[in-house]
Amino acid sequence: MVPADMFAHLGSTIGGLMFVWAIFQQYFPYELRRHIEKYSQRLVGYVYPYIQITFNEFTGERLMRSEAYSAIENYLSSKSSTQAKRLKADIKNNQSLVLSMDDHEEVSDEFKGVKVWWASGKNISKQQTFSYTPLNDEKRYYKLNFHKGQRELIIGPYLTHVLKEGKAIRVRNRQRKLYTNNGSHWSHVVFEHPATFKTLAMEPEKKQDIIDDLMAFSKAEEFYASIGRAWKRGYLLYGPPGTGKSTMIAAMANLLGYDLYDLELTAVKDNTELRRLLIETSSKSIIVIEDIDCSLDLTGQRRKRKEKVEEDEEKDPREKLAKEERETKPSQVTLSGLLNFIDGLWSACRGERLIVFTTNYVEKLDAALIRKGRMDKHIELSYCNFESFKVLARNYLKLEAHHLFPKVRGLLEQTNMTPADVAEHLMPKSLAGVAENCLHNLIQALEQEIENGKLKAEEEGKEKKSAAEEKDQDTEASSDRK
Ligand SMILES: Nc1ncnc2c1ncn2[C@@H]1O[C@H](COP(=O)(O)OP(=O)(O)OP(=O)(O)O)[C@@H](O)[C@H]1O
Ligand SMILES: [Mg+2]
Repeated sequence: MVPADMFAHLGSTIGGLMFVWAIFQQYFPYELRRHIEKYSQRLVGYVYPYIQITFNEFTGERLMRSEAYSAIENYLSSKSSTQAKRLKADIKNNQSLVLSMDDHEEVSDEFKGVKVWWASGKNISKQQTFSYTPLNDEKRYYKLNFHKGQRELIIGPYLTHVLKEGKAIRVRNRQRKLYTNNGSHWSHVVFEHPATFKTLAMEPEKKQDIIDDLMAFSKAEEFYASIGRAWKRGYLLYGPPGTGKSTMIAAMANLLGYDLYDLELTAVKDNTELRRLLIETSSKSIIVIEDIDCSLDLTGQRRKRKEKVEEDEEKDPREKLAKEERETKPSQVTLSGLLNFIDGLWSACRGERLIVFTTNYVEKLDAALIRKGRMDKHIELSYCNFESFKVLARNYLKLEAHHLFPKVRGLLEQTNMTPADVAEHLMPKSLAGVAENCLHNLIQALEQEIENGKLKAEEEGKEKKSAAEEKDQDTEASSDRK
């Protein structure tokens, strides 16, 4: 049969079946139809070895969107894009194109060697009410088919796997937020920092160790529950300004798909307010307290300022009003308040959370704050070495190797330059001869740094020498006087 004839034949068969179905629907009373459907389904059930489970999009009396349906939709999205012939496309969170299978499509899946089939479909409500949103009458569903011999495996482990994976995909695709506290309230913007561990300049082994630690943490819900510990982990990032502490926090959030809470302690009135803020944070989040050494000095500074105001007040009574105003303003968050919270209430909040502290001066921090259990992992971010430079050269100049690299290596070993400064010099300033020029700029800057270092050392040496000479003269003079 030639194709045209074949289609004509197929068309007439489908047309015939539809005609029979229409007659059936029109002339058989509803009750009779229902009975015929019911018994035919039973009959099929005896001989048909497959089980079917339906997941409706809307459930309950108030027709809420079913969580299982959305999880399945996410789970099937990657399979749909490779298997289904008709797909639906949507842009979610203003960023990525999400594909899902169109109605009445089918895709297969495999779990522990067992094959299952998912089909999508929709029921159209019979009530023909007038509405501006006709799609509301459509009720979508997914149907899962599998062999009845695999009932236990599919209903148990497979469906658990589908729901868990589907939820994880949703978390990965969701639009993440950056929260900042304005006094006792969080406000947020969309978090879209481009930093990743790939672009972070750091020794590769150290970087891998941190990535492994984070991934292990994010998957360790059962482990934490089994040892009776809250699913929390504390990180302390320390190092000079411009070494990538904030960049690393953004990379952490991007790696795990967590929200970020940037907690400004100096804007928090007291421990009660701190507690409230921390309780309000959501699961799957990183709580960041930057420059913890400065934030916690606050109480001390405040006291000093108050004492000063009291002195001034004796001189000028008009200061009284200003003093009262100031007293009510500053933060009274204490180290012990923060510690209590990390150990206590916050640990009782469900879900995984990371808390990250940063400081430029690790030696200034109270030992109680940084002990293991509170700050589980201490990470030093330091001056740029050759390994870090190579990452920056790859990021900024798309260079893997260059004849100037050995020179840069030698210079980096002689001086301390932060990755932020190195990156600044690698920033292309024009399009011509980009890489070579940038490397020359960097080499020049490094040589200048080394020169400055030498001059400084010489000056310090001279100062020390003259101080020592003065001291000698003083001792000679005093011994003369004796
Ligand atoms: N290790 C690094 N890898 C990649 N880029 C870096 C690194 N360190 C610094 N940079 C670049 O320098 C800029 C400043 O870095 P960042 O803000 O992370 O430093 P910081 O350690 O948080 O400094 P501070 O202590 O002043 O807060 C970043 O925007 C980034 O582009
Ligand atoms: Mg920073």
